[in-house]
Amino acid sequence: MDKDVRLSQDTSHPARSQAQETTSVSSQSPPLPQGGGEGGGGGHVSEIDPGLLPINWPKHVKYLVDYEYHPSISASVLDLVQGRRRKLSERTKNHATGGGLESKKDPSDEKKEWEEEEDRSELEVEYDDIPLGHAIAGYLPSVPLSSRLGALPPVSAMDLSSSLLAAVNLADPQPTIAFSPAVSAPRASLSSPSSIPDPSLLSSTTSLDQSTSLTTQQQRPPPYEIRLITGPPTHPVLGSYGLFATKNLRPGCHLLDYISLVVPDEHADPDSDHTLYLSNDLNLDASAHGNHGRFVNDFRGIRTQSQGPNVGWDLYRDEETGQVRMGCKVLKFIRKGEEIVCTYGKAYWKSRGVPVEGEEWEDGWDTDLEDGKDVPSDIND
Ligand SMILES: C[S@@+](CC[C@H](N)C(=O)[O-])C[C@H]1O[C@@H](n2cnc3c(N)ncnc32)[C@H](O)[C@@H]1O
Repeated sequence: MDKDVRLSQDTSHPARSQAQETTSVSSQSPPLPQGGGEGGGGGHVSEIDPGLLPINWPKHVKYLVDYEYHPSISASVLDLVQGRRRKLSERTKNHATGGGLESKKDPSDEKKEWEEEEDRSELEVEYDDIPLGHAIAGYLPSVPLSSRLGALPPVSAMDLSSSLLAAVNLADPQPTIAFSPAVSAPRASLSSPSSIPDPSLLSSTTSLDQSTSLTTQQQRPPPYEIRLITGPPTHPVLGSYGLFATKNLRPGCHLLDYISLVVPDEHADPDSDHTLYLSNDLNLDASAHGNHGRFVNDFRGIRTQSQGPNVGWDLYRDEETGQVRMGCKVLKFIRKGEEIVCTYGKAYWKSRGVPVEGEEWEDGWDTDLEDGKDVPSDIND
């Protein structure tokens, strides 16, 4: 499990305990602007006609689903991986022909050295040679735009990982995968802070899943939803948002991927509140472009130190596509209604002057992942 998740912005962290009272996110928001996209400009959403946005589509829902289902997202990740492969093969060629400075070292030795020196996983190293600039990391079903706007395609036609299916399978033996229609924003809003959901639009009592069903009646919601946290008063992020289980979840399930921009350190926004460490000098920043993953709070003040987080972030490779993604894995039995929380890491809190007890990663935190662990009696899948 990746223990070195770091997020970056100042925050207060009253160390308090236990909180689950919440209010679901609103669908009450002004209609989205129709039209007005740049179109064809090479941006991440330029090929999608903003005029196709459903009327009354809540602004925050647009924001959330937009990047999850944008066709360029997985391509970008693939580009990263391919970029690295290309560079490695160039090195190999140089080595073979005896040309260039790089040829003094065998590329596979070099790769090994990086891993040993920095104790980094092979998957982290995979990102080393991506071209600088922004790319998007994430995962999305690769279905044609037309089918996303019309009838739902059969599950088999969607590029969904089996682990996600497993998560959905928990509560439903014959699941229809949650599927949101493709929507888009004018390109300008993708690169401006205005694409961040306006908290004032996220304040009433309708859940995100209900609002997405405005246009996709057949869809099953994913096993989690974003909720506004209104209590109990001890909750450390009252008035802000969190991710909550809408079904009982078992340890070992892959819940979702962290979808965001991949940002090199030198381009990282120091004020971003939604940055996750990816590898070496790369960060996943979901402050402007992200999915549900950006709403996962730190467990401190919500669960005890010995309970720890109930999910963890870790890189994994999708065997089908070869993509490397940041996945969220369930560590504990999570009951329907429970908040889904991870650890941001001690460094995160230290940098904010918040004392944090215990180890970076406590021994008991992932023991529910062990084979043969009894299912708690109140979990009836
Ligand atoms: C990735 S966001 C989490 C989602 C956030 N609550 C929201 O509504 O956007 C990270 C920010 O949430 C807040 N946060 C998350 N967990 C917290 C905790 N246990 N105690 C205090 N603040 C927390 C901090 O402000 C942190 O910088």
